[in-house]
Amino acid sequence: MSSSNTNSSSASSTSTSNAASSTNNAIVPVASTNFAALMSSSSTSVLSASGTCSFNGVLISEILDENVLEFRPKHKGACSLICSYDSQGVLIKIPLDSPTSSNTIKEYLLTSDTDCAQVGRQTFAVSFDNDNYILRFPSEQEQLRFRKLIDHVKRLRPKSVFSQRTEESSASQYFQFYGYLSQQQNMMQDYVRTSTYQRAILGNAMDFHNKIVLDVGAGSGILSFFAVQAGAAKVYAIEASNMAQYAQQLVESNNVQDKIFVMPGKIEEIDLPEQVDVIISEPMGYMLYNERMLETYLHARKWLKPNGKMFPTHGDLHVAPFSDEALYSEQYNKANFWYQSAFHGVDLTVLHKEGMKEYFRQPIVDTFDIRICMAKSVRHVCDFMRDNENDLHNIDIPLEFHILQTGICHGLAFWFDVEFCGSSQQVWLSTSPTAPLTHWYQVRCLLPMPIFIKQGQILTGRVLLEANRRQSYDVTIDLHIEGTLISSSNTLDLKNPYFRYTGAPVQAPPGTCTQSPSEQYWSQLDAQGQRTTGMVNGMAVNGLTDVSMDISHTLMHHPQS
Ligand SMILES: C[S@@+](CC[C@H](N)C(=O)[O-])C[C@H]1O[C@@H](n2cnc3c(N)ncnc32)[C@H](O)[C@@H]1O
Repeated sequence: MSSSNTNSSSASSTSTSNAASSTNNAIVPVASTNFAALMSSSSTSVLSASGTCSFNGVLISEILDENVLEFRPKHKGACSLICSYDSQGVLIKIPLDSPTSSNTIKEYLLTSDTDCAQVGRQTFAVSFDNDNYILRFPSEQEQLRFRKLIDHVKRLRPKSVFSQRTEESSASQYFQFYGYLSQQQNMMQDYVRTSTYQRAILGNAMDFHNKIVLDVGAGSGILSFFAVQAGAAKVYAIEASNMAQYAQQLVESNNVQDKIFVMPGKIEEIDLPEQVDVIISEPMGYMLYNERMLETYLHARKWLKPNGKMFPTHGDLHVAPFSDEALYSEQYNKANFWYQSAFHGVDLTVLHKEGMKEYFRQPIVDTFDIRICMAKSVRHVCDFMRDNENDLHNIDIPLEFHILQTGICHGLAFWFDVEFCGSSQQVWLSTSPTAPLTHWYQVRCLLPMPIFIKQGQILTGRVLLEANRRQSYDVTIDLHIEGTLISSSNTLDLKNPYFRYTGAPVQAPPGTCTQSPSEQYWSQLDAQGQRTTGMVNGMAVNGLTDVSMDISHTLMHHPQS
């Protein structure tokens, strides 16, 4: 995952027609059971299997003057409240008959912060966005049901690890983002990603056959479908965004509602009816850790049976020093905008320092030729079978690089790989610059003060990733040349990367040609038999030949060295 576009093309098939049939009937499909019972062990919730419920015949008034308790009907006649799961609580929709349009819908978000109070036996006072409303239910039972809904929402926050570590505004934006079909499509269309997951799961069918599977952050449910294709008996597909509703539609239209049980909610806040054999998930963000969903993945291990499997099993973050003068100059020159003393007659220079800081705080997301790396990468492993979510709050990566080429080090480059350790085969998904490009690209963190370093010298230091409540990390890089006083450091905001990828082919770093490119070009032409007598520079001369040569093919295949 990651919040950017992908250039990859074809989507994977979600056909489940050959899926093995379920052999375990112990669990009632979620679609026909009470979702609340799964979501919370108490019976006070009223949301149905699909995370919805409704109240009919509700009279809604607004408070005009609280001093004299003056009310006025907000809407003509009784209304229906249609309530559905939302990542922050419950979304209440009120369809209204309007004189101008027939389908006006008012929407209110009920969260654990919403002020509300019971008034009498059939009435509730609720405050949405500073507007106070009186809801009068048609019966005491209905009011009690609404009260249970409120109790449920109020209870969610304090017990959730997720909400404790996440700012509400961040979570709301985050799940809104994943609620878009187009964003799920972006990930599904990352062919390398989706195909690798499918191969890892189908290539290890014995780990899935007749097994209970948990899909953490199921999105469209694509991985759950793969698990069913591999013969899973039952898959719990947990999804916190509104995508859960679409996943449910896909489950029903693909006729696997007896195998895939979509549960809207956060993994940190739901109760599963049983322990599982395998956990599948795609929780990786930029630089592996962005979005902090790996913590959610590790948290889900509380549902894993002893000797159960995690797919993927571990993640490796690679870190390497790089040299890229063009990238450095580009950022530096952008910040120099603020160095103008007469921009439309205004002196901007007081903001130059801050401008510089802002640009250099942004990690750069794009791709590059691995030859810009000045030393072999250091590998930091996150073991999804053993590491705990708390281990990911402060990730300290010690660095030691033996420099292979003299040059200016402009910062550190990052990429990651994950491995699926199945019983039949191991499968790797790589985001290395040497592997086919994925929607994770690679990430580079610049040093505002680059350092000159020689071949044979040792560059030491550390990367410190400090988790923040915006579902991301503050990244501090510290570098020091051993045996000298030379060091350089920077702190970057992983939440706000600069997306630099343009789709242009990756250029080899200047200075990497070891043979004459001109001679290479002509030899290549000779090898293809295209440079014949009578041709100069690929063109016919002196009427010696009238065959005009098309060199576009040759140019297109010109090697990038
Ligand atoms: C990168 S997407 C992967 C979606 C899908 N599994 C796939 O591979 O195409 C991650 C999904 O996890 C969901 N998610 C993130 N944190 C979650 C949490 N704490 N509980 C449940 N779902 C979560 C997001 O809403 C998003 O749809």
